[in-house]
Parts: sequence; C-alpha cells; structure tokens
Amino acid sequence: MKIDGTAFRSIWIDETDRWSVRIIDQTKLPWAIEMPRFTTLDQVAHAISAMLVRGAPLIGATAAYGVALAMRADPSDASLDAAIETLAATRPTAINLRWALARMQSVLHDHPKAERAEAAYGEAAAICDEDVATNRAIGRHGLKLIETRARAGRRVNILTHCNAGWIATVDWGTALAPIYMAHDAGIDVHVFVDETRPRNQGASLTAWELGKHGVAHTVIADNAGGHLMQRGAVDMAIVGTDRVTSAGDVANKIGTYLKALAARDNGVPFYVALPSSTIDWAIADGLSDIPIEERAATEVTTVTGRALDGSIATVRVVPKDSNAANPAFDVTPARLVSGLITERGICAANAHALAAMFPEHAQRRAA
Ligand SMILES: CSC[C@H]1O[C@H](OP(=O)(O)O)[C@H](O)[C@@H]1O
Repeated sequence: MKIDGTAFRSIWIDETDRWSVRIIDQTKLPWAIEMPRFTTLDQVAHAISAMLVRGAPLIGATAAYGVALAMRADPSDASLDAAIETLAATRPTAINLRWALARMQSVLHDHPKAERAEAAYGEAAAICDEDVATNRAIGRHGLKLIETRARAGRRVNILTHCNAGWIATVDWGTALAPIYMAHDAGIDVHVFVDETRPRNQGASLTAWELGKHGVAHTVIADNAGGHLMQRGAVDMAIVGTDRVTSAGDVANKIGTYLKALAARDNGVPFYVALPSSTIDWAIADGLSDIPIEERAATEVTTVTGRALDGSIATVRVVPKDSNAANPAFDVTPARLVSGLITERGICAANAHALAAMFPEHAQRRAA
C-alpha cells in the first residue's frame, strides 16, 4: 500500500543492508512513522511480543526473518531450535506464527548448516511474497460481496473490528483488502471503525490506513456497533482473525464475538477474512482449544495518545487500586459467521466447506 504516494510493505529488507529487516513500528502510529531495523533474533522477538509488529500474517512473516537472522549469527541445530522456541513464545493465539516457524523448521532442519542463513532468508522472503498474493486474492473474492450490495448510487457501509489491514499483513490486509479494492473500483464504500480497546488498533491503525488510502470511515466506540446495526446503518461486517479451527470457530481481537452476536440479532452478514495459514487444522473446538493471550493490565488501565500540546502521553484511566483483566482475543462460534473469505474463495464456516475448499488438509487429517 502507499503512504503519501510511496509504496510500502509492512516488512522489507533495507536497500543498503540485506541483513537488516525493516518494519513500521505500529506502536508509534498514527502519531509518527518510525521504521526501525532489526539485525538480531532478540530484536525481532521483542518486536512481536511488544506489538511493534502485529497481525497474524505479519507476525508469521516477521518471525520467519527472525529465524533467518538467528541462522546468520549461528546456523547450528541448537541455534535453530532456540530461535524457534524463542519466537514461538512471543504470542500464543495467532496460528500463523506457528505455521511460519514450522515451515522454516522443515526447510532448514536437514539443510547444510553453511547454507542455512541464505535458505532461511529466501524462505522468509517467499512467505512475504506469498502473503501479498494471498491477500490480493482475498480482496478479489471479498470484493464480490461488496459489489452485490453496491446498488446504483447507494453507499455500502461496512463495520470492521481491530486492524486487519495492510499493516497487519505484508500487504493488502485481509478484512480491509476487499474494501481497498472496492474503493479503487469506484464503489462508494464507508467503514465504521471500532476503536478496539484496549490497544485501539481500530482508532489508531485502521483509521490511519483508511485515511491514507482515501477510504471514507467513521471511528466509533466499541459499544456503538450493535446500536448502529439495530438502526440499519451497517450493511455487513468484515473482520480478520488470528486462528480459525477446522470446524470454522474464529479467534479474533476481543470484542469480535459481541459484534457477531449483534450482527446475528440484526440480520447483518458477518464475514471473516483469512489466509489458509490462519486455519488450525489440528483443532475443531475454538472455545476449548484456542489459547487466548492475556496481556498486561496496563493496556486497560492506561491510554496513550497525543496530548493537546502535541506530545505523546500515556495517562491512567482507571483508579490505581482497581484490578484490570486484559484477554486479548475471544472466540466467535462458527454458527455466527456468515462466511469465510479465503484466497481460494468464500466458504461456509464449517468443517465440510473448509475440507472442500482445502482438500489437501482434510486428507492429511484423515490419514
Ligand atoms: C490480519 S490478522 C489481524 C488480526 O490480528 C489482530 O490481533 P493483534 O492486533 O493482537 O495482533 C486482530 O485480532 C486482527 O483481527
């Protein structure tokens, strides 16, 4: 995507040093655009756990480069195992992290040590390029859903939660990819952007992305979505996901389940956009089998933003003696999902439809 006319991916290799991995520091957006460079495994691991980079596909792609940097420093088996373990421990919910690490492990495990760094570097680059193509395909399939609602001269109002845009992936995004394509096709599309407390990925990241691309949008409090759906203001919802089970249960940012309930109660189609690398074929029951990340209470008790004097400030919004809980994700049962928008097309959120869309995985599970 472009930032003020310049094309960007959310992760890239520095043009002056092929062993410097560059990212956009998402903890600084929308107030500043900072693009730190990483040259070590530990820098990458911190960037994922502290959410300088975030979003399931981007977490996986970044971890892949973390393995490559580790192999450059020490291509031994012990180093490879330690890198995989360190990166796997950064965040528990997004399955793309494990998917990418398993892919790196399978490529490198039997690879000659002297060539491991280059092989890892190449595989990480391939993961990034594939993610861009995958998300572009998700956009094309999701665009059809928007086109069917874009009756002549009528604005299409879409609600999204958290950030599943291009900065949550290598490029294009998942939930936002169809929206970008609809906008670029001249469809009058407007997005209700859930602020998405506590880290405000919607207010700070989705609003920033959409604004940079010129997409009409309105930031709303997380609690306003149901009200808008009740009054017919929302034509459909499209969200991203961090893990979908083989039966179609969806883990996504906290608050997604509540939006899915409101959507079902008001007859609003509720779609989830995802690359197949987000499907966890090993589990079926999301509520019992998807680990939900519990993040620091300070993310709930404080808010960071730009003060009126222009400085960046973090303020408490909860009395210091009050406890706070911070589950970062919830699970939306498949029965509340209208459809899954994947790189191969749109399918129902159930085991049969997913097996038909991705038979190679169903056969592997059956074996
Ligand atoms: C395209 S995956 C986006 C997905 O990831 C976000 O979680 P986080 O910001 O904690 O990495 C959120 O669940 C988004 O829907």
